[in-house]
Amino acid sequence: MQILSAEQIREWDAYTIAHEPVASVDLMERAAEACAEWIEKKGWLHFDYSVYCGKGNNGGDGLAIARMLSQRGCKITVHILEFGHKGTDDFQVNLERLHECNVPIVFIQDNGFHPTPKGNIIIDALFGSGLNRPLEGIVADLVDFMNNSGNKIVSIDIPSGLFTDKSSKGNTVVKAAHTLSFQVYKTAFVMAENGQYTGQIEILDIGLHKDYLEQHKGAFFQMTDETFIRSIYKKRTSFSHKGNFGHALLMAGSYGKMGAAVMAAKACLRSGVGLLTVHLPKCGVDIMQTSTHEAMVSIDKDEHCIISIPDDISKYNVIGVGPGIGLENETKSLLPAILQLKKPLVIDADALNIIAENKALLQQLPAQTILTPHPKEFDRLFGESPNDFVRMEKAQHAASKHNCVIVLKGHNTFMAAPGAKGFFNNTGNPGMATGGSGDVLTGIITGLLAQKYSALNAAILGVYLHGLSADMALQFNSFETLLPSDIIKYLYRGFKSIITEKKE
Ligand SMILES: NC(=O)C1=CN([C@@H]2O[C@H](COP(=O)(O)OP(=O)(O)OC[C@H]3O[C@@H](n4cnc5c(N)ncnc54)[C@H](O)[C@@H]3O)[C@@H](O)[C@H]2O)[C@@H](O)CC1
Ligand SMILES: Nc1ncnc2c1ncn2[C@@H]1O[C@H](COP(=O)(O)OP(=O)(O)O)[C@@H](O)[C@H]1O
Ligand SMILES: [K+]
Repeated sequence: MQILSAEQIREWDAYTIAHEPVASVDLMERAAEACAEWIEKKGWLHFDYSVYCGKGNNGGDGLAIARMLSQRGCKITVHILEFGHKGTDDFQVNLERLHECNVPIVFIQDNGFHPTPKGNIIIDALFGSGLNRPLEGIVADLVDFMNNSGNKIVSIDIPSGLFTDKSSKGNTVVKAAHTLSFQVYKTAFVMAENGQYTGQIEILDIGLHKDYLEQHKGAFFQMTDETFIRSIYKKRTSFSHKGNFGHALLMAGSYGKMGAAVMAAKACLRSGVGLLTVHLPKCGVDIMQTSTHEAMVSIDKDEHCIISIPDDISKYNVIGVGPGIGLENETKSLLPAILQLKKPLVIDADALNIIAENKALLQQLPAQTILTPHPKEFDRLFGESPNDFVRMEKAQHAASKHNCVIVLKGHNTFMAAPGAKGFFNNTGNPGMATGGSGDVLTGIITGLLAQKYSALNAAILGVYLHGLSADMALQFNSFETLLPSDIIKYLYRGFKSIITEKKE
């Protein structure tokens, strides 16, 4: 699924109006009908509704939804923000239509807001993608009033006060339980800082013209959904042998952090790598050999941390470095040498922190290196960002500048690569917020890279499978009990769901 900006959505609406063709007010009718149907399917027709409308097209949606719910037998009160100016054409048409339904309308002109009866559902149709400045004055007071009412709020298209394409940090924004949005995701929905506002997001199909997306391919962020993932997954043939799937080298672990190496190794093996060697300090050998029988080990000369590169590096086709390596000076000194090997590379955790301390190393990354920072590691590498939008733009910029793939981890992990607009992931859950989940991801991506996925596809597929397997593990876990090892255990379910032919 694509993720569009407010401007792109406006263009797409206009394209549909011109090319379907369909009248703008009929498109609004479709949008409202989709919302009313969603409410009906939810079994919510026995509730009463307070519908809050601005006078733009978002408000127009609200009026049409009010009419449709009233026709379905719901008791409705409509509240319209009234500052004396006329509404948009489609708003005015819907106001006239609503008058015919005898729905009571309250005009809001000051702070004397009517209390919302307990149990009413609030429909928030104050502002949509046309928001052009933060809410203030009476409007901000109204939104505070709605948020504090204790009523469930359903926002239409986007919670009012939330900007589609830039940060709304510190602004007054509706806190919705559900957001009913049209056709595609909006950029605001994938930013962690907005998670508190959108609630559960439902994307409703309003039949916008498919040709628009075709004609502007490459201009949109992409949500890596199942269809997209299936298109990049490489099926194995019956005659495959281990030589087809690469020999990965993982450089991981230090005294007290050997678990990171074990988890990365197991995840790498469970992702289909042909052969795996783990380069470890001496203290980790027994741990690895007894816990992970399929992995070979290469033993560093140091007892506690890795300070050297294994012999005969030519046999490895990829390297994953970072999980649990620590920040000892000798390990730090090793990193430039690893970069100089010019192998396909995945860099995570302390290896990222070492680069952050010596940013000149960024210039030495082999082409198409994959970096997997969480936001703090990212900020150490590329400087602090005031909000998630700026951090994402920095990731795009850094990926182009250093010719690398950046996996900026989070709830909707963002992947940036040169020449691509960017990809957001939509699998995963808060059960993954336990130390070690990142090590598992490094193992998975390293395993896929060894199997000759391109760097970008290894990142996209790895992040998707990582989250999906964690989602599958929830069948027998709560968020609290889910462990990174469970992600590895359920990787087979993740893979199977991609491989299994979909029943239509
Ligand atoms: N044909 C279409 O274009 C469709 C549009 N739809 C709806 O239309 C919405 C966009 O409508 P509009 O472009 O009319 O925009 P909005 O309804 O979001 O509101 C824009 C109006 O609010 C004012 N405004 C913006 N920020 C303000 C602020 N902080 N305080 C006070 N006033 C402010 C603007 O000056 C403008 O008058 C979408 O979100 C969606 O709900 C849907 O009906 C689907 C079809
Ligand atoms: N709420 C969440 N939703 C989806 N994915 C999550 C969530 N919390 C954590 N994750 C994922 O778990 C991983 C955590 O990685 P990281 O922060 O490096 O942890 P660690 O270094 O402790 O292993 C990332 O891939 C991240 O995307
Ligand atoms: K809204």
